[in-house]
Amino acid sequence: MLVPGLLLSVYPSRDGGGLGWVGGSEDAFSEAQSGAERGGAAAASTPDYGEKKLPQALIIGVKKGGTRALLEAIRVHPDVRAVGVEPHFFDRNYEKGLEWYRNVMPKTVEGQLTMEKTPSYFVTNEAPRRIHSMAKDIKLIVVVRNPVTRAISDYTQTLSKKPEIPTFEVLAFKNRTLGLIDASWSAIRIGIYALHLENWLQYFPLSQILFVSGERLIVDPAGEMAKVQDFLGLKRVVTEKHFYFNKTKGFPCLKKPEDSGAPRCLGKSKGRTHPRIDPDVIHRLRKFYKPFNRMFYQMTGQDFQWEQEEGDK
Ligand SMILES: Nc1ncnc2c1ncn2[C@@H]1O[C@H](COP(=O)(O)OS(=O)(=O)O)[C@@H](OP(=O)(O)O)[C@H]1O
Repeated sequence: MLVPGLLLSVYPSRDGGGLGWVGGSEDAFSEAQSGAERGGAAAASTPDYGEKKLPQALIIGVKKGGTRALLEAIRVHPDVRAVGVEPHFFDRNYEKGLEWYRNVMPKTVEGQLTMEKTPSYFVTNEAPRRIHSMAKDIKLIVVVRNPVTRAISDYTQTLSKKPEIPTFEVLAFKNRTLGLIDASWSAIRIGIYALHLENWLQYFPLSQILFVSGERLIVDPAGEMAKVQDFLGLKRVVTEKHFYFNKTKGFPCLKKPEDSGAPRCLGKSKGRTHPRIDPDVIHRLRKFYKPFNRMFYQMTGQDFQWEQEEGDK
């Protein structure tokens, strides 16, 4: 098997942990507590009985991969209870201790799984070791997406908050004339999935990690959810009847046939219009990612077919 040895030292990050000024995802704990996007109302509907437990499954990444869509869909399952906001325990809040973490979790009853999602875990060096020391048998889910589109999505998020930042084309290169991509820019570095996965495989066998296609999660949400439920050892309760394609939103949205409640689409920060990026830059980025994508396909035994995509949106 082709393993990207020493990739971490070859591609150091400009900002230490893959986040830096580009910012984390938008569902962070502190933001959500102060009233930003809460990502669903499941917390409010969590019954006030049962026990708070440490999670048995985590959505660990990737940022802008479709992690919120996946979490909201799996939360429809009656045997899953998940915290709506991102606890960021294994990166930013680790010193607060496991009791703090447990307390963040919703109460569960016998037979229910506790889950959370924090997409930055996938690119946090310490996360695999820390998670392993909490629970060796934990199940890990990674939603991956074409790294070129992911980078543009990441940039679009930053641009929406800081309109004054340089263009994507400027940030993507160390030296554009020489065609040198800036792999230390977190928007680009996060997409070198093989690099980050190598770190996880030091602690967890591949069988404990499920890779969900971010692209398929949009075109066939029920199909991807079937894989997720099988992986988690759950009955296939979340199916076609829980999704409908909302033409205005341009994405699948959730409906709960068992409820009379209104269908639910994700908020405005999910599914933003991306700025137009110079096709030459996209071409160079595709070339840059190609060997890493290949490594990733070999490591996971899955071909995500990112090279065959015509467009990047
Ligand atoms: N059902 C549905 N509704 C809306 N958006 C959807 C959906 N499924 C996947 N996606 C894609 O999810 C992208 C955001 O990914 P994340 O939720 O992982 O972002 S974050 O890291 O938590 O900020 C988001 O990226 P952008 O389109 O670039 O905004 C979407 O493409």
